Amino acid sequence: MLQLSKVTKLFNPGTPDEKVALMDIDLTFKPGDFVTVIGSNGAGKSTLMNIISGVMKPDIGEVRIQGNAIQKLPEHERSRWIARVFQDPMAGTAPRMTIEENLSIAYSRTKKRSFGWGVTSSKRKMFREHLQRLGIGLEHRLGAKVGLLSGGERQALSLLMATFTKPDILLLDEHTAALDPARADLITKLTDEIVREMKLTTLMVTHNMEQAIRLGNRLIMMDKGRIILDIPQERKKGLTVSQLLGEFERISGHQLSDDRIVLG
Ligand SMILES: Nc1ncnc2c1ncn2[C@@H]1O[C@H](COP(=O)(O)OP(=O)(O)OP(=O)(O)O)[C@@H](O)[C@H]1O
Repeated sequence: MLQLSKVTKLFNPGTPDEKVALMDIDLTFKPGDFVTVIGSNGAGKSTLMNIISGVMKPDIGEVRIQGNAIQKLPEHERSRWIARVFQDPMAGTAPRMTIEENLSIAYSRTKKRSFGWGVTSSKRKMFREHLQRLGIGLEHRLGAKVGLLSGGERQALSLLMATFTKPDILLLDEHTAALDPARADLITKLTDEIVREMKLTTLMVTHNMEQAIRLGNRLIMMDKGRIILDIPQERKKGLTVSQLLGEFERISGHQLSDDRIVLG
């Protein structure tokens, strides 16, 4: 279980530049929750992901995963619990290394003791099986340098590297936003399949409203560092994009301003 208690984060506190990134956030996620997160520009979505992943500390409050305070764990421990896929396809992989070397590193990161990331034949067989399910032929290119892959292929590999060791928490940070529509659709479909099949507790930040409604079992809407809407599966089912935008305006008192918003 992932739990945020009273999480508050300010940037430049006490100065004219003070920014409230998160204010008093209480959230509990059940195992297997697939939560989509939307919000206006500067609403605090990235800060929320940074704090859950432990790379940023809250000023007040704490994040617990399976009862462990995430801020107190060293990075190698955190990487066993939490996996993240970023918007930039270049961010999650090592371009000069091959597909199998990248997968091997991702695999060894989650092991208690490091046995090195050498590629053995049994690992290679396992990697091939995992790659096969992506359905884009990467299983035939284990020795290819990752820097030569297209953005979509790289993002599919990043998604696989983040998930194949079954993290407790998966953070998807606008992970389809930098891709062309066809590739974005492919990664979205793979994400949905993998998350549901592996029952991964997942938070996915997206600017695509239709996707935010269609995917997952819970939708969170943020504005000015606060959660202003938390919509469960039952209410999400029949929701339309215009109803969601209307709800946002009613509660926040202003229109959703997001320069990257995709309505559907
Ligand atoms: N390192 C920083 N220094 C100062 N202010 C920051 C910093 N990072 C974020 N902020 C501010 O904190 C607030 C929340 O930012 P955050 O990046 O979390 O929002 P976001 O919802 O991810 O926005 P967007 O959708 O525009 O990327 C914003 O007002 C932002 O300007």
